Amino acid sequence: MKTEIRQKFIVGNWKMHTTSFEAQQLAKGIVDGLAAPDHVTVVLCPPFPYLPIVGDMLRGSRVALGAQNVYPETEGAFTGEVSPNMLLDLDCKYVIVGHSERRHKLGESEAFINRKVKCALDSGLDVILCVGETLEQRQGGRTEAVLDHQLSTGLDGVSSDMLSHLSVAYEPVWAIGNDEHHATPQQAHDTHVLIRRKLTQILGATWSEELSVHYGGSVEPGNAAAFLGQDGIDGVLIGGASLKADEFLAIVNAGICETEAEMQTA
Ligand SMILES: O=C(CO)COP(=O)(O)O
Repeated sequence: MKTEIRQKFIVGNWKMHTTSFEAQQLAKGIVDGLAAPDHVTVVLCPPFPYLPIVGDMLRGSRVALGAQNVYPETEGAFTGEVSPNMLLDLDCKYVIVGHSERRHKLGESEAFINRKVKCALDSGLDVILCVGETLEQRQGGRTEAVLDHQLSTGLDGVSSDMLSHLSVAYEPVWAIGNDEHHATPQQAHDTHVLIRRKLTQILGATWSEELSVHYGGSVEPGNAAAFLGQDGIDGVLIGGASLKADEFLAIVNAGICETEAEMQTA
């Protein structure tokens, strides 16, 4: 049973997609089409080069800007990297940290992800920490151990006064952009229960209840309500379906409906 109604959180992770023109058009389509955004937090995370263009489109709207990555230093000789201060300078409010594509395709370690979490929070960004197991880990019965490890190392040393700027996203690697393997809403729910239990161990019951935990992995208009309707799922991270304004807006609408339904039963 939830102690309070949390706004649903809908995040578009555009990954390495769009041209500058497409980014602008997509952001415009989303801002123009957003119906009643009060009940949801909507965040767009375009590629780094398009943050200023998309930021311009979002100015004055209720859609927030987010980045897909950050380097854990405020400045210095780190060729090719982007600091938290640079993201704040471009009006980013959120940053995704520990996405599975960075863990598995770019070899980011747990320690490096933990540095990013702490540096981004200390700098004033809101962090979305992604965790999730591979298919091999799930089939080997290691889901809980993997998530435990990712959460305890990812959150190591994060002070409690920063926790209101943190959320966690469960993104099973095997369900991301995958036509073959989809997590069912029940599977997502069951794993969110494990995550919430681990968060309680790490942070204590009060903070664990406060923290939003999202789901990501092949969320689309047809299944968004089923994921968002699960107790314990506070939002969704969307890859492929966030690249089409109408599909993304349909998912935002599912978030609005689910939040309203929760308000009525609260
Ligand atoms: O990785 C994701 C969001 O961060 C999910 O991607 P898809 O929605 O394309 O599966």
